[in-house]
Amino acid sequence: MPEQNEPLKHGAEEPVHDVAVLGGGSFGSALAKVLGENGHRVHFWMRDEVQAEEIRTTGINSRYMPDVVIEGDILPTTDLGSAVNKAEIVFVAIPSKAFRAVIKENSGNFPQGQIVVSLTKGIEANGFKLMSEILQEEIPQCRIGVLSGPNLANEIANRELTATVIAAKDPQVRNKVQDLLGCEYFRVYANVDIYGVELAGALKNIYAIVSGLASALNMGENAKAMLITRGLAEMSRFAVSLGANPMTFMGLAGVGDLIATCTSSKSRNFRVGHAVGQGKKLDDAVAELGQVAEGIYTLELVKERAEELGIYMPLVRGLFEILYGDAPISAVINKLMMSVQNSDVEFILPRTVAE
Ligand SMILES: NC(=O)C1=CN([C@@H]2O[C@H](COP(=O)(O)OP(=O)(O)OC[C@H]3O[C@@H](n4cnc5c(N)ncnc54)[C@H](OP(=O)(O)O)[C@@H]3O)[C@@H](O)[C@H]2O)C=CC1
Ligand SMILES: O=C(CO)COP(=O)(O)O
Repeated sequence: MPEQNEPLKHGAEEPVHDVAVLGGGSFGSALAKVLGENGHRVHFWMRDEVQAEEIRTTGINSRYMPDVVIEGDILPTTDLGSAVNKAEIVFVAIPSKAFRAVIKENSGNFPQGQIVVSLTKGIEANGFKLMSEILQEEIPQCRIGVLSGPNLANEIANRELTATVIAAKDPQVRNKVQDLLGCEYFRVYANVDIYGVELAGALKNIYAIVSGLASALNMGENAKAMLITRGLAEMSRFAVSLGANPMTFMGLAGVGDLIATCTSSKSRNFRVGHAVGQGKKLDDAVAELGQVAEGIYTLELVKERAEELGIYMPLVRGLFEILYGDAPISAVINKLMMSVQNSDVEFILPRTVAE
């Protein structure tokens, strides 16, 4: 593995690109680090001047990534307009609840044709909008992409081998992102199914919470495999009914991210589920986490949407009853286990029995 201070990718012959990363949390920091190490000039926007000054002077983001030095030509700033204005490409890692507000307030600063890539794995409550749709609405002058995959921020920041997916209709957008981000420890695969890649990233957070619960209850490996696989069946059923391509769920953004987050306590969503499984109240579990766990909001929105559309999502319903309805976990598990037995892969054998 490469040593910390060793330059990774960039040779003198490769051009330096000005890029912007919006959001000074775990994932923004991890991506800024990759881009910095790849030799690019990174305009790294965050809203907190104290945090910006700390990164400027020490290279450390002590709140979100205390053990990592963000090296390279990193320019932390609280001036979003100037960060965006100087950049060829912008990566947005703002939690879904604040995503639209930040983009909308600064929409005039994004130049015509600029590439803007969402890293955010969530859904907007009002109208069930995905982040790419928000970008399309607020900055239609830009070319849009979505990055998603099994991408635990800390592992990337520690240069552990990782792959991700860039989804965009425009091949130039896909190529550019592959070129800027790819390096010895980070591979970028491509897809055109923006909606599928984006929905996969948001939906898997729900099943990471379920898996955290299962882990706290010391369930066996069979049970964990059942939950992950039925989670995959459920999320692809939902996404396909909204227009996504089912094959996307076979890829890194689907099954790949599901494996990473459903099997690891490095996932914040998994940790929230684990804490609830140990008897903590949801609010306490979230407060203790101190970082975003998008799945708890996505759960409410997906449950509502699935009911509106008549989509069968028993894991979503069960988790909702536990987190928001105070239902006993054992009763929910029993109901799930005793429900009608049905098709394994419904794209081969359609589900025939009404639940
Ligand atoms: N961490 C990970 O492993 C991965 C995360 N993601 C996704 O990336 C997105 C961001 O997550 P992540 O970085 O981990 O989250 P964190 O909880 O680590 O950090 C959240 C960041 O968002 C900032 N923020 C919150 N509200 C606002 C606002 N109103 N205006 C400006 N900035 C705001 C916070 O700033 P402040 O500190 O000032 O509150 C902080 O910098 C999420 O959707 C997540 O699902 C995707 C892949 C991997
Ligand atoms: O999306 C992630 C990894 O791919 C991060 O998951 P958490 O938000 O649960 O930490």
